[in-house]
Amino acid sequence: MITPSEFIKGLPKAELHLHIEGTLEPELLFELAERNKIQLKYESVEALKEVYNFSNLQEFLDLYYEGANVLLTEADFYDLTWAYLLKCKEQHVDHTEIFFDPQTHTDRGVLFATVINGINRALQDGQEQLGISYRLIMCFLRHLSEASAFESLKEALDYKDLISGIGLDSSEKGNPPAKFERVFAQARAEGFDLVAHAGEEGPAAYVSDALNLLQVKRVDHGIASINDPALVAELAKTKVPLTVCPLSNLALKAVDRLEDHPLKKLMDQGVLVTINSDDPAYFGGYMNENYQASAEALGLNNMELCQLARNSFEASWLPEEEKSKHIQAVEQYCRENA
Ligand SMILES: Nc1ncnc2[nH]cnc12
Ligand SMILES: [Zn+2]
Repeated sequence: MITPSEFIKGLPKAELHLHIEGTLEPELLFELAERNKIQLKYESVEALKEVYNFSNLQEFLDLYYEGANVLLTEADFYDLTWAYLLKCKEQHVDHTEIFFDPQTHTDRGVLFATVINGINRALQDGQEQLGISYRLIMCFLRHLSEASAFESLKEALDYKDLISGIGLDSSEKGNPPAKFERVFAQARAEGFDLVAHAGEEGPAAYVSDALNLLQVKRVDHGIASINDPALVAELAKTKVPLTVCPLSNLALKAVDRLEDHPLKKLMDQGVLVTINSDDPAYFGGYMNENYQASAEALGLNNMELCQLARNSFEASWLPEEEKSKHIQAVEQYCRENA
């Protein structure tokens, strides 16, 4: 019999909700600060780690944007992405769909091209050398204006071959989906697939608005849906996936205890939920730690973990044929080990 953690480690998985800037480990943050001659407020890696203690989303975001200041060159974005891909390899994440936030960087004078070329080169190397397939999703920062999002979209048009989708992240409360209805409509007209963070700290109504006004194909987080039975029924019927991030929700106090997390309730009501890591360098765990903590807190058995892994490929943007190959691999692994 293999242990639960060995079972999770070997389980083939896809990650669908991951901010590449949120994979910046304190050690790499210090290394890049030194390389770029940036003076940090913190004396040591340990001193920085001590402030990774958040009461809500905004407290985290303030540190996350501060951390991103060390990212300046194409090599920095490459190294950041490559370090994440090595983690994917170690954790049997065979496919990843990652977010990047260009406005965080272009607002500091870093070129859009620098950001995307560094990330993309690492993703290509990861596909060739590690066998990890990928999609890239560009997010608008919702605390910024609609005009700024339109500018970002304009820059993205030169890189349409590299960007699969458009998303929406950052401070949710007070920045409802409606603020971005027009820019999402343009992104849709340009042929991008659409996702949005909704119902992380905001209400279930933001999830409905993301579906109806933005016409997203997946909802990131979406946990507030549990408060609206009609919405849960609709999600179950339409199979619009929720990319759930349990350790993130715990770290940002969206739930008081992991035992209270609605993941299993949503799953039991037929919603296509997936487990993801969001900003693993800040929240204490990558994919396997998220699976493990959820299994322990919610009493998920191996068959339920297999369902979550199947869901992750089902909800991905891989072509149908690729999807079914991965799903078959999950099923074979589960037949042999569950
Ligand atoms: N959990 C999160 N919610 C909203 N925006 C984010 N940007 C990075 N992580 C985020
Ligand atoms: Zn997120």
